[in-house]
Amino acid sequence: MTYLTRILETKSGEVAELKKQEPERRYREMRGELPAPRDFRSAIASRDGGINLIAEVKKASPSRGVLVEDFRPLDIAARYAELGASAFSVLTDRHYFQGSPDYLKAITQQFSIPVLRKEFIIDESQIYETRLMGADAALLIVAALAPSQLRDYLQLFAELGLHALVEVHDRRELDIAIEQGSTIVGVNNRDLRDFTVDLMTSVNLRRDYPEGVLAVAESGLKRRDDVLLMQQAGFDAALIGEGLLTSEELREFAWG
Ligand SMILES: O=C(O)c1ccccc1NCC(=O)[C@H](O)[C@H](O)COP(=O)(O)O
Repeated sequence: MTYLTRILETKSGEVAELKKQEPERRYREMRGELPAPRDFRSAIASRDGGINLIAEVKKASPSRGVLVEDFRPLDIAARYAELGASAFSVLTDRHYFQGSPDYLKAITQQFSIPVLRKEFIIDESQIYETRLMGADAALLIVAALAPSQLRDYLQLFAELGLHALVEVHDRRELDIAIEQGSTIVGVNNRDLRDFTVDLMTSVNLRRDYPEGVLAVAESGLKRRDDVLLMQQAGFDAALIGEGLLTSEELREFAWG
């Protein structure tokens, strides 16, 4: 069983609980009162060949364990805003990443920078929940969804005014993402079977992106040269968690 399969099994149980709270009905009752989502796509699109930062607020991960003992998400987000982050990514999964929807809500309320919900979405109810939470965008993982499900979810995202970062690991998944209508595609450099990281996964797949699809390099970027490699390969944005906590070089990078 891959780690992703394990995570998705846990999510099935969480979704059963979530459905009891009827997020779709709550969304329909509250939609007039919800603030308009901020434009995640425009925020991360490269201008003049620069590369934008999607800064991930991450307490722990399956591959690295606890990254920050004294975790203060608003302080971390403030530091990332100072660095010039174009968007935040906030983990809301409690079980594997020690994240929380409360962290996301607090960050959306405090900052004007668009926020991506980093979650393992396998059901429509989570998309309504994402909108109710105040996120501007969320992750969809091709390996976690049937192609028709991906298409339906992208349509629901658009109806709710949300953007989707669609994550792929190889050429087959990139083709599915494009065929189903994705307009922002991220390549995860981390192999979710054994957690090894290979930055060439992003570099090699970038050549196969069609015109007009935004490209995000995800995971394992730890050094200035890693980011420059992604910039030279033509990525619009780099999504970075651990590296921002550990690398001075990345904190001094001229983003955007
Ligand atoms: O980070 C992990 O260990 C992990 C394990 C299993 C599934 C997903 C995982 N990470 C989710 C992410 O997308 C990363 O947090 C994100 O790309 C940032 O990665 P990094 O810069 O290496 O912290």
